[in-house]
Amino acid sequence: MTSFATQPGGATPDALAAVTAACVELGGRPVLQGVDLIVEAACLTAIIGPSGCGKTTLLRLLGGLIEPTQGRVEGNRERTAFVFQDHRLLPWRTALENVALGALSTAAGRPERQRMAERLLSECGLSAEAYRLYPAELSGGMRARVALARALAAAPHLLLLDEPFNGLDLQMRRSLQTMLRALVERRGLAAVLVTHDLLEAARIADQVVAISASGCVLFRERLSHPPAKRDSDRIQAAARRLMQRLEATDSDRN
Ligand SMILES: Nc1ncnc2c1ncn2[C@@H]1O[C@H](COP(=O)(O)OP(=O)(O)OP(=O)(O)O)[C@@H](O)[C@H]1O
Repeated sequence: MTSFATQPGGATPDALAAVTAACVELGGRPVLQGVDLIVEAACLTAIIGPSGCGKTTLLRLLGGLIEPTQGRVEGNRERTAFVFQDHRLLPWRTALENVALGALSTAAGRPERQRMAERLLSECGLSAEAYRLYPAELSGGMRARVALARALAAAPHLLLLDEPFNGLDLQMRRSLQTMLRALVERRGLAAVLVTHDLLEAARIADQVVAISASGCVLFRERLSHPPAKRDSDRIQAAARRLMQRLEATDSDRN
């Protein structure tokens, strides 16, 4: 792992990527302003903040899709995979084929990619009968599982997720949240999850970073207790605290 000694707070032995004092302008308008963020292996970071504040922009910056106008982004971003809100599966390919395509960047041959895709779909909780269905034949929850499996097929170190569980019912969201958390721990992934759902952040994140409407870091909070030890009272208390901190900072600005 890389150490980024120049980060605020000093060196972080498990840092996988670091954003330092990053500014991004899009269409001639400032979107992110002086953002610092460290992401670590086996750690899930939730990014919260109002619509349009730059959460997706921050993911794209971390994933190397855009470069900062000022500041730096460090770390090995070659082994990065994205999961998008709309999942972006190829509609003319089956679930299995979509996942096998995700492994194209690896050295695996075709039969091995196929076996890998089956293993990953199983790990992501898709039942074997659904492997040969097309995206239009899958439920939203099943599509989210396929999208996660496809992202894992690239054997990423850094997993960037942009509201991947939006629009799913509560039970399905919980099931997918639990699965994502288990993947982070089992595979030692550094995961960054953009979410509007404070309960989701309070349930599965290790750290929460809040972005303000003007694209600055409002606050960052390390959540106490490992997610497995967070019962519903702790989760609700943490979500309430996050909401209060967001509201307090909002009213400071008014
Ligand atoms: N390619 C672009 N060109 C110009 N402006 C852009 C571009 N992409 C995004 N923006 C603007 O940058 C701002 C931040 O967008 P971004 O998608 O990062 O916000 P977000 O916090 O993820 O929003 P949401 O929560 O609604 O998904 C928005 O005002 C958006 O309109």
